[in-house]
Amino acid sequence: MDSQSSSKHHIAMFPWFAFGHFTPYLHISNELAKRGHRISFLLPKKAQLQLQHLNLYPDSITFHVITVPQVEGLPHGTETVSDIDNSLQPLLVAAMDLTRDQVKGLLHQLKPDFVFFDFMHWIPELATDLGFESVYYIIISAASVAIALVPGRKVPKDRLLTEDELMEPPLGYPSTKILFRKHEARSLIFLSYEFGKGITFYERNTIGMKQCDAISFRTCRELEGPFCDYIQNQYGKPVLLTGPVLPEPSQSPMEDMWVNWLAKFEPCEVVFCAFGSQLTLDMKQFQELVLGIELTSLPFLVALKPPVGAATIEDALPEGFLERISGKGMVCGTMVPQTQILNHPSVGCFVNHCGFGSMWESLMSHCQIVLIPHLGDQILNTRILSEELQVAVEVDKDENGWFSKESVCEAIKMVMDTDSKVGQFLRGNQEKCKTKLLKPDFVSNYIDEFVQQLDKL
Ligand SMILES: O=c1ccn([C@@H]2O[C@H](COP(=O)(O)OP(=O)(O)O[C@H]3OC[C@@H](O)[C@H](O)[C@H]3O)[C@@H](O)[C@H]2O)c(=O)[nH]1
Repeated sequence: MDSQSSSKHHIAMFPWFAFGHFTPYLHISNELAKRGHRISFLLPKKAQLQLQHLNLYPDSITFHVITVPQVEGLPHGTETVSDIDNSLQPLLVAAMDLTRDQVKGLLHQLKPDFVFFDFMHWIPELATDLGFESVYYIIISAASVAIALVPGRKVPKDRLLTEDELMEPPLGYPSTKILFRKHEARSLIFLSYEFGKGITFYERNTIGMKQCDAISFRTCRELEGPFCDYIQNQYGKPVLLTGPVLPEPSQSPMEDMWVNWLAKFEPCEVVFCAFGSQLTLDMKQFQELVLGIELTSLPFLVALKPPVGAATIEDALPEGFLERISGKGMVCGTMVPQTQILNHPSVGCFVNHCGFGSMWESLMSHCQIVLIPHLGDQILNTRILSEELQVAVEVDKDENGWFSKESVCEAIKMVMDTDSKVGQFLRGNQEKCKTKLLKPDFVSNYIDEFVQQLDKL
């Protein structure tokens, strides 16, 4: 046991019912279980089956099923975000609010010392009755919270924010580089949208953060120190960092299909493109993306969900694409083993959306990084990598937020051409950054320190 803390805790985890949240909550659960703490993980039934393989400490991490009730408009049997269209998320959150008594009963029985939660802003109220400490555990970057979800950002309830208001960061925001551009500011408009009955997205999150005992981020001071300090001041409570909490490298070998295909190429030659678990591209942008990658003449592996309006990824490919790329390119409409692919010697470039998980995985890899963000937090993560750390290149977009195949090709070539000065510069910076992050014990020291801070709560 490598724990440095004195007491062992019982911690309940109650994340938003989406796989982008379950997975990082399970990663931190594994790290805590490894240090001798006991975890009760609240989740719906189907997700339990799908996540079982990620539970590395089944003796210490117990799953407890929460039944999601029916609410009008939510398709029968909905349990997670993966079961519905994104537009129905407010109904799922309303259904999750109705689990309050169920959750209260379970926590009363379990008697945890801590509950980690995110969107269920009523958890701190239960804490007072049941006697646990509540930790708002956030799975996106601190920069994204600092710009959008602090008391200093005024979000009126009776109207939508104007473009100018959305562009303006809250007073005292600690960066002049990590900002939205004009065409991107609208990605924060959802702050005023109703998210559950009679409550906006902004209210739900800020209430949770105001009322909890501590706020916690899956990030490190080296990358986001000023944003964490800013949030600590805004809320006047401890902000605890767990570090990146990356999953342990998979012990099982990559499937033959990938190994055999990648083996055909020279070192660092293949461009790998994936956009996380949630993003569905518009048809036109999907086609520009694959055509832009093809234009580079480099071998490539693209793993994306079928775009809007297409049943399969093959249906969405431009005319003659599959015939032209035969032997040199591979297109896949389902998830692939991303971390293993990134670590394969033939892969040299990672084109991605800069979701928070992919951001850490690209930073730790040997690949050149090309970014095409879409949602709010992905845009700020991209600016951290491209403007602050200068380890990645961002694909150019026009004033409407559209990218062209030429801009995709140009960005990839900028980092992949062997004599490119930009490519060498970014690679040098990435090496320095990686040396810090991959220092022995960097990640585990963060978690040990996090546990000590929990003790102090
Ligand atoms: O084909 C794939 C794609 C992705 N993955 C894995 O799935 C995870 C994706 O996580 P990301 O955080 O990058 O992206 P997601 O889009 O799924 O996340 C979501 O939550 C985090 C936010 O920052 C993102 O904005 C949001 O979209 C990564 O760990 C990645 O390794 C695969 O294993 N295979």
